[in-house]
Amino acid sequence: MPRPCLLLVTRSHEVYELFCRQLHDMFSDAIELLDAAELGVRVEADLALCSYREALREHGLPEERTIVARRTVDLTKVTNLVQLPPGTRCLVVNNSYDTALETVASLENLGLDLRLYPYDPGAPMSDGIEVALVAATGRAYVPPTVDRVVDIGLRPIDYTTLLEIAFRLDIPFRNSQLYSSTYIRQIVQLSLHLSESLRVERMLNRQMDAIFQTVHEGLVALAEDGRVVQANRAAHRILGLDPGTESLVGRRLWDVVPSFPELTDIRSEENIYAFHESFLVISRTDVSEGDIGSVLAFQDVTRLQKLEQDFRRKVQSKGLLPRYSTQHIVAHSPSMVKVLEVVEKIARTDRTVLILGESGTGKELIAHTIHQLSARREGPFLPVNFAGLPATLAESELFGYEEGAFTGARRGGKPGLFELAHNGTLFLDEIGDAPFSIQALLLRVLQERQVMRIGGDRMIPVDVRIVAATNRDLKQLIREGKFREDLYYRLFVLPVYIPPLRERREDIPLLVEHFLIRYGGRRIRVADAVMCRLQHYDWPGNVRELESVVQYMVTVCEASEIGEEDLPPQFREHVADDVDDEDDMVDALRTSGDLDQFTAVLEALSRASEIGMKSVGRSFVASFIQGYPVHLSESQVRHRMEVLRNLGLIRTGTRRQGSALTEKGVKVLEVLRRGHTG
Ligand SMILES: Nc1ncnc2c1ncn2[C@@H]1O[C@H](COP(=O)(O)OP(=O)(O)OP(=O)(O)O)[C@@H](O)[C@H]1O
Repeated sequence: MPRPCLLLVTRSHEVYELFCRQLHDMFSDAIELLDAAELGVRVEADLALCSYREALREHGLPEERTIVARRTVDLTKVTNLVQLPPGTRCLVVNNSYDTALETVASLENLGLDLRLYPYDPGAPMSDGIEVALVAATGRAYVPPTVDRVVDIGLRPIDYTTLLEIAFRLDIPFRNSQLYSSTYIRQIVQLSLHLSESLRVERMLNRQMDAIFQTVHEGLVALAEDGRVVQANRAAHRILGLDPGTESLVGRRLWDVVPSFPELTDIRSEENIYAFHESFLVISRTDVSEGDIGSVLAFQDVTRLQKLEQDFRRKVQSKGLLPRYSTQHIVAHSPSMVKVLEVVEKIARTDRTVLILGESGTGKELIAHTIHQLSARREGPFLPVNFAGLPATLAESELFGYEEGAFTGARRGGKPGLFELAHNGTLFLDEIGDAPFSIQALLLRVLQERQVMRIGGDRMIPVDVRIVAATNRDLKQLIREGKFREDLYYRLFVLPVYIPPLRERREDIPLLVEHFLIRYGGRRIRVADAVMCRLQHYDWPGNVRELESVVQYMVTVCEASEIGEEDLPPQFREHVADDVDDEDDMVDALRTSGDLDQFTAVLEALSRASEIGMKSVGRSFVASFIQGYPVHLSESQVRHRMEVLRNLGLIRTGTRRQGSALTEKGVKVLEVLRRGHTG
């Protein structure tokens, strides 16, 4: 019995081969298959099967004996498609636009969440398309602007077409079972694959959720309309909401928390915003992922501050930062014991303190002790030293600035010391040297307890205790118009006066001991003769000078006991025990020149050592003298200094580092001062 003939009209050999395979699987050899590409369309056949609709018209095929194959998608390739993110814009590429349209229809039948655009080489291209879906054979038609190509395979004949062929050619449907089981196997595999991806996705989701929920930062994902898509537990906690009963999800953030800063005010870099009684550091990231328009991340400033403080404490306990506490203060003399008693009382209040005392007497140490003994001890202690600090720098240090406030302003701006010292203590050292313009700003903060960053437009409330210190005579500075009287009265609330070391010599042996342990360990001791010299020295640089003297001696001493040879240079010149010696010196000076001029030079050197300068050059002396009623040129200064050097009242370093007063010089200066006052 002759077999029925089926003419296959396809556009490519690959499709022809696919059809042959499918028809063979279904009908075995019950049908004779003829290739139109080889034999032409006029060949004798019982039925024609076209892979595309236009074939009817192109080849003038008789409709009653032609079937246009309905085609489906290659299930083995569907897994490639489910991996595309939902909503992906895909170009469905074919060399025929109609076929591309049909492919779109059959892909849409699968119910995938993709946005599909039919395309043939002549068609215009829509923007923003990242993926092309195409059979491996059609790659050449993909426009070059699309980077990613996904193989969707060739489209096989669908089951209903196969049934129609069987019906039209009147042949038994022998392998239908086999065929459908292959089909079912493909489906099962696909669903297995899908459920595996689903399992992985669920696990990833759970992991992401765990991370999202455990971070300490509040995270809120917002839709374009301000509705909350996701919010973690931290966000609820920070905003004071119960995530169980007051969940933000699905509601407009500002409906639930009206006081939350407006979205338009929140920038991408972190910024501080007032929120209820506290402050939040908030940043915003714009995304367009699904229905999320932006993500807000925020933290409570107090938490950040606590972290910072814990860190500081840790660093301090490792000895990386100087750490003061009461036990480090040596106070044996009645005057220092009294100071500490006052300090303890003062620390319990929260009021402004002004510490007065010469340079190096321990003002910063006392300021820190006040902080440590106060209720603010858990908060920061931040020092700022006004000596030599230019006004502009002082202003940006104290008040901070907003991004772009001036050229060179750091990105994201910078908080000032007042903000950083929130809940703690700000130590204003050498307040007498604060530039006049800064004094006005300080006064305002003290009155209003708020600061505004440079270039900023809002006031930031700060809770800071001020401890100020100076070695200058503020009253005198007020008379000279260099210090604001109103600021003086704001600061002069609780004054603490620290006497100079020469007025509390009882503390010297204990301080020496204290610094010996700090710099030399316990093993080294000081010869009695040395201790005697130290106790009789005048300490123009106070405790700081004593500290460096001990450091010096510990460094140069090679024995187990520090001897006189280990004393630093200021002790070297042998001072005659004779008390009249100083008067002789004054006489010697009187015969060598003008006593006022010598006094001015000695004063300059004394002042230099008071402010911690170990030695100074002629130009310093010359400029210092300008404030005196004497006039000396630099060469005259050199002359006077030579005389003083020859008399052993000043000494000059070996490599011309400058000059400093000797012990003898200090004494002679005292005599000269007495002579002048009385
Ligand atoms: N009573 C003391 N006991 C122990 N150490 C002290 C004492 N007084 C001062 N010191 C130490 O002496 C050094 C100088 O002290 P500090 O810096 O507090 O002085 P200051 O008066 O603030 O100086 P300046 O006016 O120059 O800023 C520090 O190392 C400090 O620890």
